[in-house]
Amino acid sequence: MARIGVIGAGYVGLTTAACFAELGHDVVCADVDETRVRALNRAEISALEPGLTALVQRGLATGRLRFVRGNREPLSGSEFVFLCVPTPTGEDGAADLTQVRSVLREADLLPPDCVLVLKSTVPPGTADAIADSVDVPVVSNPEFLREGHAVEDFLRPQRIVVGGPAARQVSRLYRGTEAPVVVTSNVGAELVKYASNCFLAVKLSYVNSLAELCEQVGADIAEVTCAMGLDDRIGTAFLDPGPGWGGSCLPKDTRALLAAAGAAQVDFPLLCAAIDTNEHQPRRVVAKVRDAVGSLEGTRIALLGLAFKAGTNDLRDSPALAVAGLLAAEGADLVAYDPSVSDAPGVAVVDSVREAALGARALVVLTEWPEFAELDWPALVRRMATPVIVDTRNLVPPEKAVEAGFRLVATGRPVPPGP
Ligand SMILES: NC(=O)C1=CN([C@@H]2O[C@H](COP(=O)(O)OP(=O)(O)OC[C@H]3O[C@@H](n4cnc5c(N)ncnc54)[C@H](O)[C@@H]3O)[C@@H](O)[C@H]2O)C=CC1
Ligand SMILES: O=C(O)[C@H]1O[C@H](OP(=O)(O)OP(=O)(O)OC[C@H]2O[C@@H](n3ccc(=O)[nH]c3=O)[C@H](O)[C@@H]2O)[C@H](O)[C@@H](O)[C@@H]1O
Repeated sequence: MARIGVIGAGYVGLTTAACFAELGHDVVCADVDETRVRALNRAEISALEPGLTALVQRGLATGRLRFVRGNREPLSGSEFVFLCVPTPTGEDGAADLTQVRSVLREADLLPPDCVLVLKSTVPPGTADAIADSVDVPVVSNPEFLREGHAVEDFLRPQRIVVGGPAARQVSRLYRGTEAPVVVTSNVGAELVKYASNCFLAVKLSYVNSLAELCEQVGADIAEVTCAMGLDDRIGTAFLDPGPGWGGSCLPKDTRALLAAAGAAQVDFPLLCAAIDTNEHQPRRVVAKVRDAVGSLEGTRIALLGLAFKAGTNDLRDSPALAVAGLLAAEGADLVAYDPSVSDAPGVAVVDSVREAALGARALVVLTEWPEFAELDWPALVRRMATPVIVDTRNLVPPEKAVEAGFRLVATGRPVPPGP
């Protein structure tokens, strides 16, 4: 078993630390945010991640997991130091490495015999460039976990990708996860991460454009994607249309790869198109709401879902907030309900769909929470000013909603005639 230091206790760092402790390693996790560290030492976790609290509780109880503020002293005994700090979008879309650099500036931070592992998503070439400036081996080991499935994805990943000179040593830390290990160069590992996220983004933009086409030609996107997905080469995953792809990574990673390609004098129009298509989606949703209710000025609209996807309380780059912003700009009076969110910028958040529906001229389904598929449709019709649903996720069962008296505007299905 190894002594592991983790820098950054966010989605990735906290999951990495708790899961490595679960695999039997001795882990110390450091963060600059004192409040967060105090909460973590009480096993209080703000992210909605199934299984994570239990792992943190077990790690703290066994003494295999500790949270500390600051990076220096506590990491001194670590054989492996995992860097899990944010790499947000910077100027011109490129990844902003300020927080990575700020950690590395503490030059005496790294124990002399450790291996430095980059888990943050960083542009191709970053690990090798860092290796030129530190005295320890540098390994790229990108993370592929999905929010809402972080523990499951870390402990049962579909692949572990490790690059660089100490790749084998790092891959041995994952013993117990039984995932295939792919050893690459550092630059290769860095590219696998961006290539994977960007491929998913391209697939989703493709589906969202296809949905728009279905609406115009009278086809049903579900029939089309269902049949497409039966082809193994295409697969069934990531074929659900929506209000655009969001979250803390797909939007920033598409921009970062585009910037990295540009810096390498490589044209990547496909990625540009995927991003443009995505930026168009919230406007498309707003146009549908406007068409369904007439003017938005002073009109009460109820948003169902604020998180960027179901299963998380994360609002970072949420398409729902983009839609809310555009509706608000046209004067709509917004109210929202999300089972995992109690507060959001520019929107009054209430505690139930019933409350949100009261006096609203439309319900707009933005996040695919399963409960939105099983509402009391007749009761909602009675509470609303006009019975309209704009369903960006195709969750609402059409027969039940229409039978209750709703006009349902779904996604990728022929738009029903106006009132
Ligand atoms: N969120 C996700 O699902 C995934 C994120 N990633 C990548 O992992 C990296 C981290 O992302 P998240 O965990 O989402 O970020 P986050 O924002 O949830 O957490 C980052 C943590 O790092 C801490 N931090 C910042 N500077 C620090 C420093 N100098 N020393 C110690 N702690 C510091 C912050 O206080 C915060 O707690 C990013 O590069 C991201 O692209 C990769 C795969 C999945
Ligand atoms: O680098 C990262 O941070 C992570 O980014 C994504 O994970 P995540 O951000 O949790 O979200 P996804 O589940 O990929 O969903 C992204 C967006 O696509 C949307 N989506 C997804 C699937 C689909 O069929 N339709 C659809 O609209 C979601 O609603 C969401 O807005 C990747 O799936 C992870 O593998 C990766 O590790």
